[in-house]
Amino acid sequence: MSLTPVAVALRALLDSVPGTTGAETLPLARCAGRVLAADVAALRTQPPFANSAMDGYAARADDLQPGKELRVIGESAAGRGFSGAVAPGETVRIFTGAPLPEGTDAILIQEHAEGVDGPVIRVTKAAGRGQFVRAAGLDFGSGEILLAAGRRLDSAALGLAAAMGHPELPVRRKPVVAILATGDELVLPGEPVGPDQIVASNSYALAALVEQAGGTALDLGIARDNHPDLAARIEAAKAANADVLITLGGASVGAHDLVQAALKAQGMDLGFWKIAMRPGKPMMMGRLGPMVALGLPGNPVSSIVCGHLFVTPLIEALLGMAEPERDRGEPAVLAVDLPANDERQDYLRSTFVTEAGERRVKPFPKQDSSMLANLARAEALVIRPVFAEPAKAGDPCRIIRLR
Ligand SMILES: Nc1nc2c(c(=O)[nH]1)N[C@H]1C(S)=C(S)[C@@H](COP(=O)(O)OP(=O)(O)OC[C@H]3O[C@@H](n4cnc5c(N)ncnc54)[C@H](O)[C@@H]3O)O[C@H]1N2
Ligand code: MOO
Repeated sequence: MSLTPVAVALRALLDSVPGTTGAETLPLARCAGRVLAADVAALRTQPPFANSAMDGYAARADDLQPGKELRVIGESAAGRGFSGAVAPGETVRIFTGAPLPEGTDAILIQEHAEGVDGPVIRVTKAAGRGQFVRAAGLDFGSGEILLAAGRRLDSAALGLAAAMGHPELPVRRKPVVAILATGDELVLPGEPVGPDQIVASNSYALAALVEQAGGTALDLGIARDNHPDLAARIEAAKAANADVLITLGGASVGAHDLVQAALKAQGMDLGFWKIAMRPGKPMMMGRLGPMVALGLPGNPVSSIVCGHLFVTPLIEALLGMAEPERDRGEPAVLAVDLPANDERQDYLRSTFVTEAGERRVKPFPKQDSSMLANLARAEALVIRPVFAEPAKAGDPCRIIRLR
């Protein structure tokens, strides 16, 4: 079977998504990191009234000329404005956020007044019309759609939603991603490690990626390399109504690589298997009833790189986020020479260095897909396209930032 190009595989994966998850309404305090399920319009105008951006004096701009003396006739504070009107030659002591009194159109900051807090002040520097005045509606107007469906609710979006007057928001249900490790050799961290055994790490790594992308990880434990155990745990994913089932390991061609057969026995339609990428070649995708099934390779780095390239966009698509299929790469400059590439697109674990006066990206010399320590040290993955020509230090390249 020929290798599927990464972009083709990603497109096929996203095309297999049955739709977004449903919507639920949550109080603002529980919305951080969630994704909006509908456009959100302002319920009010902000600011609702013209107000002062500074502590000082509100007056008519015509009066705010150096040497001019103004009579202080009252005070306007935030939450407690001045009720009267201000005539020529008069001023009102004002504080940041306080409503602009009727008749005034400029603020003199108190640093430009003599006699502060006295009955009369003297202007020391001119202030023009509108100076330090925040007009009503400066930020936004009632009815304006300021947050679009598909927007991840970060701090700015949540602060804005609150300012818009929304106590709660419609958000997408978090996709449930069942994660099933496979392998006779695996033991859990902290358990005694017998001869020929290794500690299972991939489930934790993938669960973290799932949660970061906005899903809920459901750990289905470790299936041993036999059909009954695999079948029972795949049934558990179905019973949990998972949106996605990720299997880890057993994806390749060895005698103990049973995952694909086990999934097919449960009714999976195979989408693709074997991607033109390194690491991650044996990755598999299919549909198992309403579930998207993703079979990731067992090598720890392979599973995590596949997670960045496929699991994160898949979750984003289920959340209705815009452009989950976007190229995750960004431009960078190579710090070292690289040889020509073969038929698999490489994702090289790399760090940033400063060379020739610029920030450059430097792949580690060893890239074996079992080496998790250098993935944790890596700051970026350098993308080497299939059949790329040899590259020189200083050449442009594309990278995916890891942190
Ligand atoms: N003849 C061939 N052999 C292999 C090929 C191939 O094309 N022809 N592909 C290689 C590539 S590339 C990869 S990647 C691996 C992936 O194999 P599997 O997905 O079948 O993974 P396993 O054999 O189950 O495990 C590989 C390796 O990873 C360790 N592992 C597995 N699960 C975990 C886990 N949850 N936590 C930590 N480590 C795990 C496992 O012990 C093995 O050492 O196949 C190549 N072979
Ligand atoms: O794809 Mo494997 O991930 O090259 O080791």
